[in-house]
Amino acid sequence: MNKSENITWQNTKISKQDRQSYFGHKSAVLWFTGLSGSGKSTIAVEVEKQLFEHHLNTYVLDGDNIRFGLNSNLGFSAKDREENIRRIGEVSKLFVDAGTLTLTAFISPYRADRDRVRNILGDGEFIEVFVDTPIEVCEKRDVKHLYEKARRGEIKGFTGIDAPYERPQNPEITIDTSTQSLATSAQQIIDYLVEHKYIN
Ligand SMILES: Nc1ncnc2c1ncn2[C@@H]1O[C@H](COP(=O)(O)OS(=O)(=O)O)[C@@H](OP(=O)(O)O)[C@H]1O
Ligand SMILES: Nc1ncnc2c1ncn2[C@@H]1O[C@H](COP(=O)(O)OP(=O)(O)O)[C@@H](O)[C@H]1O
Repeated sequence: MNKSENITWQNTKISKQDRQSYFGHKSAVLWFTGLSGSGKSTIAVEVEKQLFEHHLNTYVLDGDNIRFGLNSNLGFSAKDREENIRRIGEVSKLFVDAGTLTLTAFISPYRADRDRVRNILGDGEFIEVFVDTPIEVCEKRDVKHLYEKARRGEIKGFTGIDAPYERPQNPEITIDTSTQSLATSAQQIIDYLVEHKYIN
């Protein structure tokens, strides 16, 4: 529900195209989605590092980190996850407007929530990266011991255990970290960006 009234859009003198020309590359969101422990953050952070080393304007928005601040008032109900993704979608849009190659690492388990973000961005500005690592592998890694807690019933509504994960139907990029190395995954994303002329 939109509660804002009596507001007028303020135009600025610098356009997104001006900023992209200044930085020398296009801006877009690489939207990583997948189970906890699938490798979203690890790959996003690696790609950001490589882009930064090539002097590109880039930034990672990470689920855990954002929940410490901007979204600290949200939990993990379907409604709160929807609001989490809505806000990050809007933040991503601002980053894209600012000319940044933005990487987001959120489970974002609901297809409708992800598609809503796709729809508020322009053509080619939303690149869905499905980190399709089997749950057995994610659970075996259990970096944060959250699967263990979920199995013991200490966390309710844990994605993949007792909360749903809706697989993307047409992701731009699919990665399975149980069969490919971090270096290969990062290269796959860089190759995509070059091939589709986001970067040179
Ligand atoms: N119930 C439940 N389900 C899933 N994940 C949980 C839950 N409770 C806490 N965590 C931790 O929160 C991280 C996921 O936050 P996200 O903002 O990415 O989730 S969502 O997109 O809103 O679904 C997730 O981080 P990642 O492991 O990096 O995905 C977990 O560390
Ligand atoms: N090929 C791989 N690619 C990415 N991560 C891997 C790979 N193999 C093992 N891992 C490990 O899996 C874990 C993934 O955790 P993380 O990136 O935090 O996942 P997510 O952000 O999806 O929750 C990390 O501890 C990482 O070191």
